[in-house]
Formats: sequence, structure tokens, C-alpha cells
Amino acid sequence: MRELAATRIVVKIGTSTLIHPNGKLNLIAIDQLCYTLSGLVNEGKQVVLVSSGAIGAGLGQLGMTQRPAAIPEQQAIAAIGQTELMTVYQQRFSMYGQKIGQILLTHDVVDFPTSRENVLNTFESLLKAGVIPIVNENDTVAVDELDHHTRFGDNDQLSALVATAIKADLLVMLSDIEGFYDKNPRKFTDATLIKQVKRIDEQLFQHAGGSGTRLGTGGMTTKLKAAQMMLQAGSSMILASGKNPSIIFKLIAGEEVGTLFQG
Ligand SMILES: Nc1ncnc2c1ncn2[C@@H]1O[C@H](COP(=O)(O)OP(=O)(O)O)[C@@H](O)[C@H]1O
Ligand SMILES: N[C@@H](CCC(=O)OP(=O)(O)O)C(=O)O
Repeated sequence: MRELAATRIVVKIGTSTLIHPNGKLNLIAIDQLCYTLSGLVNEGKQVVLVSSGAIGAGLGQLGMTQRPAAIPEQQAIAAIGQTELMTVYQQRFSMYGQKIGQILLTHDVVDFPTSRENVLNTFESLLKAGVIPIVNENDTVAVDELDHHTRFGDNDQLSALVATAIKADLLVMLSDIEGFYDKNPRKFTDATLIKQVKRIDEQLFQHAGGSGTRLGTGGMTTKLKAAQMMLQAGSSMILASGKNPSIIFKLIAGEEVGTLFQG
């Protein structure tokens, strides 16, 4: 068993877990996620959800199968998908009597003292009231620009930014893979799962490959960067499969599933 005393938890869930390869919402995963997070709040934990999936859901709404290359098109699709995503979350969470609030962020929000303070105040107020803030990148404004150093489409690092800013004890990253392997398991059949990582150095990044799916974006590199931020802040991250999001109960109870990043 692992030693994990987490009361403030950020959960990040990726597109490949929320959306089926055919573009439809994975309602089983979403239902289970909502049930699990509501259960944690009922136990007295404070929970923040960082959810990707706006572009994936938007593509599904429009009957499109490919993510277009042009940024303005992606932004429009995200605007469509985000409302669908929040509608489904609202429905499912309300079944468990759980209130939610939407927070759309860009990576640089935390760099500017006033916007940082405003965002942190919002998180604190929501958490104090037992509400689950649901965060996504503000895709309509987040593009790589000179004076606006944001990167389009990386919720892995955004979730670590949020987790460190609100001083969360634990970041749970749910993906379409069981954890961090010594090489990309989609390419190498002999890849083995690494159960615990205490330090992240350049050498470890050599083991991280890109995304394995049509809609996933960051792959393992951005997940390692997120873990690095958590370790630097003295907190922990667990990377595990989001196939059955109720796995979070096991993770928090200290069961050895997925990869634990802890210094
Ligand atoms: N060393 C590794 N261990 C595990 N997965 C890896 C590794 N290197 C690359 N990957 C790929 O990263 C993918 C997860 O990232 P991504 O597709 O961006 O998912 P998400 O939508 O959950 O963010 C895995 O499905 C796998 O294809
Ligand atoms: N903000 C975008 C994608 C962000 C992103 O990082 O996606 P993913 O790699 O699936 O976690 C969206 O909601 O579609």
C-alpha cells in the first residue's frame, strides 16, 4: 500500500478517455467519473476536475472525424463542444446532488498577480462551498502568440499549474494508458509499467513518446512535465487508466495502481 494523505485533489481527464474513437461521448466513463468525484466530496475531500474533450465533443456534434489543422476552426469546434461537455457534466453531477462551476483558463493567468488572485479566490470560494470546479483551457483565446505565452491544447500542464496554484496534495491524471512505461507501450510490446518515480530528469523524458490517438494531444511528454511541476512543489501525481474512473477510490486508498510520482 502507498502512503497518501490527500484532502485537496485535482483530477485531470483526457479526451481519449472521454470520447470514443467513433467521436461519441463515453457516457460510462463520464457517469463513473461524476459518481466518483461526488463520492469524494461527500467524504469531505475538495475536488477540482480538469476536463479535456471540448474539441472531441465538438467534432462529434458536427459529425466530423478529423481535427482540422486551422486554429480558428479548432477554436470554433471547442466552443461548440465545451457547452455539450458541460451540459452532460451538469446532468450527471446533479444526479448525485453535486454542484459544479466552470473555469476556463489560459496558462498565463497564474503569471499575472491580479488575475492569479482572482482565479485563486474563485477556486477557494467554490471549494469551500463543496462545489467541484470544472476547468478547461480557454480554447477560444489560447493560441501561441508572442506576448501571450500560451500553448494551444495542453491540459496536462494546465492541471499541474492549477494543482500547484491551489496547493493540492495530489494530481490524479487519468489517461487511456495504465501508467508510465519504460517505453511507449503502443509501439513496444515488451514495455513495462514503472510503479513509482521519485525524480524526473532528462533521461526519463527519453522514455516518453507522443499521443497514441487521433484526439489526444500531449502524449507522455506533457504528463511528465506536469509530474515534474508537482514534484517541485512537494506534491504528488498519479497517472492511471481512466477506463473506469472509480479507480480513483483505490488510488486514494493507497492501492498500488498506475504510476505514482512522489519525491
Ligand atoms: N512511456 C510511455 N508510457 C505510456 N504511454 C506512452 C509512453 N510514451 C508515449 N505514450 C503514449 O501516450 C498516450 C497518452 O497520452 P494522450 O494520447 O495525450 O492521452 P490523453 O488524451 O489522456 O491526454 C498513450 O496512450 C501512449 O500512446
Ligand atoms: N482544451 C482542449 C484539449 C486539451 C488537451 O490537452 O487534450 P488532452 O490531451 O486530451 O488532455 C479540449 O478540451 O479539447
